[in-house]
Amino acid sequence: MLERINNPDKLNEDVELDRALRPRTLKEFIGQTHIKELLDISIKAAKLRGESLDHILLYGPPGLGKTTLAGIIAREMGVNITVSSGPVIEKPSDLAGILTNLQRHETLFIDEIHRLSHIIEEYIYPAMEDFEMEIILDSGPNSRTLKIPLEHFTLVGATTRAGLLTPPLRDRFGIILRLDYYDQESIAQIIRRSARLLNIPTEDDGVQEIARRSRGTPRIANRLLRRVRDYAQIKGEGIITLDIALSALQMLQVDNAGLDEMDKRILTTIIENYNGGPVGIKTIATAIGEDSGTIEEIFEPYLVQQGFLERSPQGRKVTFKAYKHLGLTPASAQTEIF
Ligand SMILES: Nc1ncnc2c1ncn2[C@@H]1O[C@H](COP(=O)(O)OP(=O)(O)OP(=O)(O)O)[C@@H](O)[C@H]1O
Repeated sequence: MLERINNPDKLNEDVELDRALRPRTLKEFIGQTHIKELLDISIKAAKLRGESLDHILLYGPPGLGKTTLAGIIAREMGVNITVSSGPVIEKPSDLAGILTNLQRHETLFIDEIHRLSHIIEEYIYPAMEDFEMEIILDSGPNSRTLKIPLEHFTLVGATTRAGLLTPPLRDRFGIILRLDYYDQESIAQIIRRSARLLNIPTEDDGVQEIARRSRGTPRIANRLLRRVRDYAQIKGEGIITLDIALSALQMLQVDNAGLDEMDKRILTTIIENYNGGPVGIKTIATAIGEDSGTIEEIFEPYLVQQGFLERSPQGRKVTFKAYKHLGLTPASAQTEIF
């Protein structure tokens, strides 16, 4: 199956690109001003006191820079980073192996932290709170608990689904930061920076056109930039002009609001089958043959943020803006007219 061009999840083609284009310092990190300011102060204060930084939870839709920020935090603190992820840490011994190898003040990055099992969570609480790991030796009446002291470390957890984190785990993070979609100007800046690093000549209105259709997501912006560059080299002079960007993006089926065929299918299904909603997410998922979790995590946040979809306890409802964007008229408006 063809991979969606504006899927914010990491695709195979992104691995090298992500690494090459990743900003390394807070200063280089574009946008998210509030988060940068907060991190800057917390990092400086921790360094001044000679302490480890508080544990940090980063949450928000995929592709907005959580992994990048974790790397920046470690670099700004002047420490190493160990990278792992929720589903990879299966057994307490996996966790013990990671924790006992951490050096003083080191950053431990756990991606998809909402996927840690409950057993592992129980082991992580004392590690986060008291910097020790409790291991149970033997079972039955002879069982004893052995406390292994750990170096003071900083856990940076990342998740796209903060709501799935258990309250005790969430409460153990001193700093909780929500990454939001970037505004168009920040995305344009990210595209200009990437174009400079990749030696791609661009004109500003070409950059703006890519930015407009990048769903406020740096990973998508970088991917579109690369595809539009291919197009510019084959169909043009190698320069990303407005015309080249427009034709390339049309070919890639990304419309002028950044919506692709799947987004439109979600909206038109609600309109055509359910009279615009409200309709439950599971019903929509069944109707279009997509996983409901994927719709909730990948498609819906952007459609809601852009005002094409509304969420209510009754379900999802398409907005007037969505009808207008799709060139359709709501049934209620038709009744009024006739
Ligand atoms: N603020 C930013 N400025 C410049 N580039 C950025 C910024 N944020 C992210 N990027 C770029 O976007 C790409 C995706 O970022 P990253 O891998 O950190 O996202 P993520 O939120 O961790 O995504 P996921 O959770 O899906 O792994 C990286 O290549 C990075 O270069």
